[in-house]
Amino acid sequence: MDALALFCTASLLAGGLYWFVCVLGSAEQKGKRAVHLSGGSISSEKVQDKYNQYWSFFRRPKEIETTEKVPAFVDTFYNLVTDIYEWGWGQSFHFSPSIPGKSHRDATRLHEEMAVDLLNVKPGARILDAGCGVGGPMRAIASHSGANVVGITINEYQVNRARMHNKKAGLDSQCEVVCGNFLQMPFADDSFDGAYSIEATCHAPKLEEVYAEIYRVLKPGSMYLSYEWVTTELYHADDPEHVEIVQGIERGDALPGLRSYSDIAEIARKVGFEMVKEKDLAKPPARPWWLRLKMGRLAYWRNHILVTVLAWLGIAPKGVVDVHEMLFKTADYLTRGGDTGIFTPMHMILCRKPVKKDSFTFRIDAALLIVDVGLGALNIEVDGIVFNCSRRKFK
Ligand SMILES: C=C(CC[C@@H](C)[C@H]1CC[C@H]2C3=CC[C@H]4[C@H](C)[C@@H](O)CC[C@]4(C)[C@H]3CC[C@]12C)C(C)C
Ligand SMILES: C[S@@+](CC[C@H](N)C(=O)[O-])C[C@H]1O[C@@H](n2cnc3c(N)ncnc32)[C@H](O)[C@@H]1O
Repeated sequence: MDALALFCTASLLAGGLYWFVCVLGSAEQKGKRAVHLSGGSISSEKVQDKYNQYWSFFRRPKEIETTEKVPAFVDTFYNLVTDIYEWGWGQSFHFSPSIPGKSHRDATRLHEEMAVDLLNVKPGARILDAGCGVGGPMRAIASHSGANVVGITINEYQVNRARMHNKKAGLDSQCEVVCGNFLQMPFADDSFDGAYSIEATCHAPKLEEVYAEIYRVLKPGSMYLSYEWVTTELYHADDPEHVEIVQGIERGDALPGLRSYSDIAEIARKVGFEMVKEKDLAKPPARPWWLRLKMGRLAYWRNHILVTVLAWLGIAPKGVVDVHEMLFKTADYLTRGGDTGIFTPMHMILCRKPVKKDSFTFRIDAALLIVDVGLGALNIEVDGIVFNCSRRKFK
């Protein structure tokens, strides 16, 4: 009898443990397991120090506004979170509207495919992924469109992960990954047939700098699409709850400061883009993008226990518990941002680099002459006054 009771208790415990670890909103994503959680390129013993250093940035917010320091701060952040993201979310580090009857994976993929469909590129085209993470979107986009994708990320650990996933997926001939700063890209002018950035340019201290750089590398006539993190028209800077939510999002996501939705198109135009379309993809009838985060809460509790046990056993680096706790709180701020409607991670802009008109300049008698032969017209500008000289003799 005693043996039977012992057996039943043990079976119940084993069943409960199996349910807790494996069934309850399974976090184990293809390619990453809890026992492999690391601090990215940071050695195990330095994870805790780097986490403390990450937080110290927020004690001197002025430094986050300094362009030169932000990439290093973002790089540290991604060393700390990349494994946890892959383990608990997947290979695409972004949100997407939930779609009834479709899995998160399918909804994510559709959101990515829509981006490249809008870019209108042909198979074999060369397109840029600015801020590519471990390449989830890049692989979906390459296989959907037949385009060759070049991704850039500031984080070397992500470069290695992305290359490994590309190879595993048999897409390494179509997908290239470069380690670098999207504010100063190692690419030639006019060298891409299209570009996109998915929830990445929010890390740039000055949006105009990254947009100008993307503009530079695009061929004239080609398109750029971005999904931007912004505050919406419902955000009020004088509402303490709104301020708390936005600050929580910024701190848990390495953002130098969230922008307003109204700044985005203006900045794109300022660097020279023509605006083709602008839309907040989170607006109804789209279903909430934050539903997935909200539904995952119980699994995140389970993850927290797992991470704590693994760190205690010395399998995961000690600092991982703090990083996980930070993400746990961030999930709550993001959910509140969604519930209140003051924040969206998918304010979409689609824009085009205009086709250049050929022009040349020469000087006569110290007056500056610009001869513009675009669209077949012959316009001559002398000291700011434009003469239309088409079909006229001009001396
Ligand atoms: C675009 C960015 C990242 C967006 C999202 C991919 C991530 C934002 C918050 C992350 C997460 C929060 C909670 C974690 C949870 C506690 C853990 O157990 C499993 C992973 C999380 C779900 C994690 C996954 C990725 C996010 C949803 C930013 C940085 C610009
Ligand atoms: C939230 S992740 C999104 C990744 C990818 N777009 C996706 O959806 O899976 C943001 C990405 O932007 C990259 N990033 C941020 N600042 C960068 C910079 N200055 N230069 C290059 N990449 C940067 C990060 O390294 C990270 O890969």
